[in-house]
Amino acid sequence: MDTGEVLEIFREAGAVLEGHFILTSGLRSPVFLQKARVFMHADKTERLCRALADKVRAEVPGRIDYVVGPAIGGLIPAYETSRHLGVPAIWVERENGVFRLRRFEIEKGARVVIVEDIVTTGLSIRETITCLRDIGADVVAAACIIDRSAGKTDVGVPLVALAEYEVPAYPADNLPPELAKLPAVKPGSRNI
Ligand SMILES: O=P(O)(O)OC[C@H]1O[C@H](OP(=O)(O)OP(=O)(O)O)[C@H](O)[C@@H]1O
Ligand SMILES: O=C(O)c1cc(=O)[nH]c(=O)[nH]1
Ligand SMILES: [Mg+2]
Repeated sequence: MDTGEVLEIFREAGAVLEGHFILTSGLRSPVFLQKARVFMHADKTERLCRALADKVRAEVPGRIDYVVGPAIGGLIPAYETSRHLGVPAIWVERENGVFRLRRFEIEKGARVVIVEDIVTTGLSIRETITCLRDIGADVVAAACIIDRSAGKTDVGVPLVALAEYEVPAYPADNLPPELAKLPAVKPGSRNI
C-alpha cells in the first residue's frame, strides 16, 4: 500500500481536517489527521494494519514478543497490527501525564515493537520508549500509519511508516497570518 492509497482511505473517512490545530507537541498546524474517523471503520483499519504488519515483518529482523500501543491513538492500530503479526498487543497510558504500562507485566528483554497512529515530532514514541526501557524491554522498532515528518524525525529506533505525508507545523509564536486568525482547537488527549 503506498502513501496515495493510505491518504485516500483517510479522505474517504473524512479524516483529513483543515483549520487551526494544536498538536500534542504544542506545534500548530492547518491540517489534522483525525485517525479516529478511520479507526471507527473495521474494514479500513484492517486494510491499513495488514499492510503495516507486512511492512514490519519485511523490515524488522528477529522475533517480536509484543506490540505496544501508546493510548489513546495507538490502541486500535496496535491491536489490529498485532492480529496480523500473530503476537499480543498491550498498551501504555498516561498516569499523571507520564506513559506507564499499568495493566500488564512483561519479561525483561522482551522484544517489542511500538505501533502508533500518527508521528509528527516523534515525542510520543520517545516517551513510550523511555517507559518500556525503564522496565527492561528491548524496543526493536516503532511503526506508524502516517509519518507527518516524512522521514525527518529520529525516534532513536528504526521507524516503519506505512505512509509519509509532510504537513506544515509551526511554533505557536511564529504562525502564518492566515492560521493566526482562526480559532485553535486541540483534538488529542494529552493533558486532558
Ligand atoms: O509525534 P508526536 O509529536 O508525539 O505527535 C503524534 C502523537 O499525537 C497524537 O497523540 P495525542 O497525544 O494527541 O493523543 P491521542 O493519542 O489521544 O490522539 C498521536 O496519537 C500521536 O501519539
Ligand atoms: O501531532 C499531533 O498531535 C497529531 C497530528 C495529526 O495529524 N493527528 C493526530 O492525531 N495528532
Ligand atoms: Mg497519541
